[in-house]
Amino acid sequence: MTAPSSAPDTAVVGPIALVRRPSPRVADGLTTHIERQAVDAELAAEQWAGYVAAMRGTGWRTVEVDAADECPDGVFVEDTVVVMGRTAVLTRPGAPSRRAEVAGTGDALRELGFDVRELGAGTLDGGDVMQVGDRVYVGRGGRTDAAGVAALRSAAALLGRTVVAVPLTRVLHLKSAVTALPDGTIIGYPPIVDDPGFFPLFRPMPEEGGAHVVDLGEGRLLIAASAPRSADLLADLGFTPVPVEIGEFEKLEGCVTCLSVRLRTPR
Ligand SMILES: NC(=O)NCCC[C@H](N)C(=O)O
Repeated sequence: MTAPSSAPDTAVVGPIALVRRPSPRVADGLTTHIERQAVDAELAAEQWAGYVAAMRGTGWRTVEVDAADECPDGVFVEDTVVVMGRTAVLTRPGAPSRRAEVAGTGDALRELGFDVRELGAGTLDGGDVMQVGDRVYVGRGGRTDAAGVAALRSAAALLGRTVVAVPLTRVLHLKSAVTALPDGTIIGYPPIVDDPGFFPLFRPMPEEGGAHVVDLGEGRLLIAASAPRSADLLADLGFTPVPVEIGEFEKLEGCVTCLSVRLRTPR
């Protein structure tokens, strides 16, 4: 694990986020649901630095997982783990080319004192997992299979959490379609949500990039700069949007959630 970006990391007690810098091969990242477009690796590195700066600017300490230069999609660190309290379940990504990304995440989390476990069966991407209180929604789609859902369900049950499987056919990951506001409202872009009826409170957003926010605390929401109308809508609801430019990652079906893993205070 690379040295933390600020204070010494003796214990995980505050807002800390794992990040992983983009590989020089980021332009070779996977695309599944969208047409491949040229990705500028240098611009991607700049945008990643801007993303990290936005997190740090709102009080988060970022800890870098060791770089995985041989993995084009390594920057999408969210997909390698599901963190529930002090327990970190390492995933088995649905795309075989991404499996080498997982070990480094495990090393970083062990060093931070987490109880690191293996998924044990099936495939699952962290981007398919949306936690809202004790409910853990899991997208059952292209990357996460039934055995992966079942394995996460067993791990979550030990921690008093319930897994709800959600069908996903129109987009890469569940959190490409929907994310949660701090008040538990689920926001999403309707053309890519299979069935909004799965969520107790659903608010449609006007742009695809507006379906994704990262809760930074104190009402602040990290959101892609590609979704200005959604940012306005969130501001109108009393939240504070924090826009970041992530266009090079959007070309690879990435969004704001997938570039970090927030580590919460143990519950
Ligand atoms: N959680 C996420 O939304 N991850 C984005 C992963 C994008 C990457 N190009 C992939 O296809 O795996």
